[in-house]
Amino acid sequence: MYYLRAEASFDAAHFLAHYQGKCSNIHGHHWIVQIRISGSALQTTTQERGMLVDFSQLKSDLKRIADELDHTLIYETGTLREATRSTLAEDGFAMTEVPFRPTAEHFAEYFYQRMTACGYTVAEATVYETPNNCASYTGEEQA
Ligand SMILES: Nc1nc2c(c(=O)[nH]1)N=C([C@H](O)[C@H](O)COP(=O)(O)OP(=O)(O)OP(=O)(O)O)CN2
Repeated sequence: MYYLRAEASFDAAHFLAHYQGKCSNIHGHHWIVQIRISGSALQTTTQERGMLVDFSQLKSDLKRIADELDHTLIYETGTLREATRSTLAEDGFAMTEVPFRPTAEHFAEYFYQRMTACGYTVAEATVYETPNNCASYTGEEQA
């Protein structure tokens, strides 16, 4: 089995609604996303011969997903009043609504699923919220 790793990052603001503590306030992070994919068959065509997938392709797919979140305010559905949301939008602020609490755990699952949807066999997705705090997701536990 072969494993490849790639990394991307994005800068974004978020807040944790109903959190008792400073993270309930809007604050920013330099989020780092690491993905590990697996496969057993290397390519045989000229350009990609000997590669599971070209690193440049893997990096660009991961970056494209991370870029969707870059320099936006990420908020969970239902945690901003409509008046707040529309005022921010009218004032030109970029926002990303997500259907989950925007924790490192949920973003690890998010990147796992988005990269899986790109066709990769994802072994693990890890998201760093700070240099010392990260969460990883490896898929549903098999019964
Ligand atoms: N398991 C999780 N715990 C927390 C998450 C999370 O995503 N998963 N997120 C937060 C907050 O977003 C917070 O910004 C990060 O936590 P914290 O370590 O408190 O942040 P700091 O690095 O700013 O902490 P200091 O040690 O005060 O510098 C909270 N928990």
